[in-house]
Amino acid sequence: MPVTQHHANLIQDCQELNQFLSACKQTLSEKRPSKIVSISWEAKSIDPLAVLDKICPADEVHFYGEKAKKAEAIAAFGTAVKFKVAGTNRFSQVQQFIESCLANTTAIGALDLPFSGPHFFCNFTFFDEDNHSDPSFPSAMVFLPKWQISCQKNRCTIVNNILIDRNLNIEKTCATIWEKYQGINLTKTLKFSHVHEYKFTWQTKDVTDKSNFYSSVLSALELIQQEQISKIVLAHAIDVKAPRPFNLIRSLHNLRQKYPDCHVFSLSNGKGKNFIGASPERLIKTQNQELETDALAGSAPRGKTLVEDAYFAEKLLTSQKDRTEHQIVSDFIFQRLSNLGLTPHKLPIPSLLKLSNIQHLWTPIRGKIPTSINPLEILAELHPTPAVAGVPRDIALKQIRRYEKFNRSVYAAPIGWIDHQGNSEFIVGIRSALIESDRARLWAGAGIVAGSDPEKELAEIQLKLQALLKALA
Ligand SMILES: C=C(O[C@H]1C=CC=C(C(=O)O)[C@@H]1O)C(=O)O
Repeated sequence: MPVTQHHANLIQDCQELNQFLSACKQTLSEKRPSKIVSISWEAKSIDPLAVLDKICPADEVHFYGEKAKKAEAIAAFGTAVKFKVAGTNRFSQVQQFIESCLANTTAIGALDLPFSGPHFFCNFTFFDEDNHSDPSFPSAMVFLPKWQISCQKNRCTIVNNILIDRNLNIEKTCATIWEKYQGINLTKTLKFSHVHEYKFTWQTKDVTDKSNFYSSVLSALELIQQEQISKIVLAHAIDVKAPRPFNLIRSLHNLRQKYPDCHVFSLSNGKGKNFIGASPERLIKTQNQELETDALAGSAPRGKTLVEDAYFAEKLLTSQKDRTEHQIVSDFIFQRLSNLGLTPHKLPIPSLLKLSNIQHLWTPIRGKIPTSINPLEILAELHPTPAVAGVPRDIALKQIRRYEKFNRSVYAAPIGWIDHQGNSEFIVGIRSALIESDRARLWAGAGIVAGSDPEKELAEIQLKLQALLKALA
């Protein structure tokens, strides 16, 4: 970025904002007809979900991400700039867009706070081609929000990003920004605090018949036996109809309370469609050139008692089938990172990641990122991992298209952000639902390897689907 000014108390009223934006407008030229300005302020303790509820209009694009256990949440809405693209080089095109925006951005204010400065929010579909994606979510989309509100352990930050061009009415813009800024600062906490479970059952319907899932698993097992593939992840989807429109904020609140270890997320396309979920799978976190990623595959339910839970855990840790399923993911990630020039490290055996309703085999993988590598290059290399696709990847993807008669759309695809310093966090959009008014489509999948039993795989998927279904409100 050309200019950055760290100054916690910069821009304290509408007049100061006016002076600053007017000065920025004056620097525009024939060669540079527009520029982006990003202002960060420290804020008192605010719940970003309450801001999403009270301040974000329903017809604006938004991103919400929270990990309750880490006391971290971020809400972003409105678009200062955005970009959509499809095709095999979508990750690098998104990266180029972000770089060109940052070259034209001035960031000022409290830039030493967590989540301060401009952040670009990105989402992708599972497949890279347009014809396989849902028209409501493009193959790749990135936006710099007008507003971003975040909290990390009670340290809260408000960021406002403004696109300044010659036609901008500074007076009007400043009045709108200041009104919103004050509104955000005054946001009260949500009225509800407890998990709200609905007693009646929604009308649910399998998108494709369960027999379709069974026959796909049997066919995949034949491919595995013929050594055409070693693993494939097959998903199942259900459609849900509620007697009234779903309540997005309540559903997100339920998810954060029930699954504090998961990454709760919501993405709105601004046209009435919301993609939400609670995913345990982090694809990448990059901070100061350090990479954290996780191999997550192999699942067992949680026990109702400590003894039962320990029994399931032991069974999972010693199951040959689950260990193979997991090893394939961990080897793939390790190999892909090595190809990129990283020197990743991991422990030789997986540990357990225990969530409220399910436990997984888990291998954290860490590594130093060379300065020449951008997080989007790592994403391009990793997505889709065998935790959601299979090995060999090309054959698995072809078979997934053949077996699954529904569109994966944004299910199992990366969703997250990248900031002005190249730090980033992307999760994998699994255990997720696409909600539109009173209808929702839910997806979940399971890894198939030699030794998989179709009934057990479907039971695992039902467990994952139920977890999400119970949180919808
Ligand atoms: C594909 C999903 O889960 C993946 C992540 C963790 C464990 C998995 C498994 O044990 O099958 C899956 O690979 C999903 O939940 O939709």
